[in-house]
Amino acid sequence: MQAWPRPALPEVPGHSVAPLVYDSASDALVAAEPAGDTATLYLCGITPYDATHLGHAATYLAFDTLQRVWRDAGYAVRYAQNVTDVDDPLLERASRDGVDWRELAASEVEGFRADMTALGIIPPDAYVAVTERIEPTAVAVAELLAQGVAYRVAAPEASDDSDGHDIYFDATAATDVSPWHLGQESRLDRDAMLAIFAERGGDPDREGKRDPLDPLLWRAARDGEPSWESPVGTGRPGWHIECSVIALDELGETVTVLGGGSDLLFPHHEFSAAHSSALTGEPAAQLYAHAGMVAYQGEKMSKSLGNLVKVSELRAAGADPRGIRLALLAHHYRDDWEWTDASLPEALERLTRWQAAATASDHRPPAQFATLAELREALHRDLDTPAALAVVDAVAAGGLSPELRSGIHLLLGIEL
Ligand SMILES: Nc1ncnc2c1ncn2[C@@H]1O[C@H](COS(=O)(=O)NC(=O)[C@@H](N)CS)[C@@H](O)[C@H]1O
Ligand SMILES: [Zn+2]
Repeated sequence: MQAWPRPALPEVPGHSVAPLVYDSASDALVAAEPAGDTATLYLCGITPYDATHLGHAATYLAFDTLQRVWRDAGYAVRYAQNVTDVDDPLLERASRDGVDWRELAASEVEGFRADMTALGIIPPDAYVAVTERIEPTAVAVAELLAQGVAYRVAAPEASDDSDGHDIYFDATAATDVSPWHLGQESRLDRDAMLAIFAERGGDPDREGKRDPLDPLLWRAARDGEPSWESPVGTGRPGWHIECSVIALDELGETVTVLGGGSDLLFPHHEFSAAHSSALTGEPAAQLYAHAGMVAYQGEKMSKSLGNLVKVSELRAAGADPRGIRLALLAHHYRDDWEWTDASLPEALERLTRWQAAATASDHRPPAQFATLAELREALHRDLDTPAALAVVDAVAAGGLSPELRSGIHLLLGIEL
């Protein structure tokens, strides 16, 4: 699938080192440092049934900052992102609005590309739709069945052209055959898992499952739902296995960072990691990184709630995308925070100050290498962009040298 245009990444004097990033699995800051000279990043992409909102943008921006630091540290980066272009919420929204689910997905992905381009977000090297990888996903499910870490559950309502069974992952059996165990990535206990499993696409009460927490790997065809012929019967993939397969296909075993918003910690990343580990015998990632949730009007911004502030709306209202970016960078990527009507004006005011400092012709400040080092140090410490913005604020009154401006451009994605 087509990604979007790559923003310019300027040369900057000096360099960063691999950043320390909070790892959900070890509950500690870990150096996001690849074994070789290429850092690999798998980021979960959108389920395209509504427009890109600031929550999505904040999460993709968090990992954009990570990539910018990696590049400034001299690493090559290979980045893969999926599009969940077939899934229950998408099918439900399409039928609610009486549109074809493929067209709905295509148009929302188009909007997402435009928003990511406007915000200067570096595109993935591999941008992969689930519907492009049905076959390899079904082959992975067949492998898990053969390994004895997956099992069939009768699905009476499945359509006649299916084999009448859904396929589930056996989390208990998987613990015995791979470096993964339940809770390894999310560090949640069973009660906490059961409490959120259902609200995030799980089906703890499904008849015939060995464990209520076992996740779906393959859904046998239902009348009226899209389905595909496959080695495991006619149907479609479960949610978590699609990200395991795309990450393995595009990035290989044990990616440097597996990332997404904190609402993916469990069940999605827990079980994506489980499936990858069961398939390879290796950990899915060196580090599992999660961005906090952006709220609006008191609730997490979410397509299902409809309390969205859309990037496209702010852009259509004439907001400078650099201002939107600064408004998001003003919050630490791991914090949960609330978008308010003051968020954008405050950021635009900061942009005006920085722009004035950058173009003030009456003085040409010295190269500000010390400030550039402070900027790098702030991002080294778990991508602390609020501290990074404060470093620039502190010197702006005296003007911003071309060297410092190149650092702001590469590391913060703000061209002045
Ligand atoms: N309010 C929010 N604040 C921050 N990040 C969010 C918010 N809502 C969603 N996200 C993040 O945005 C990304 C896309 O979310 S999504 O469109 O619901 N799609 C999915 O979660 C799946 N397609 C992942 S495979 C995910 O990383 C999700 O955690
Ligand atoms: Zn995912």
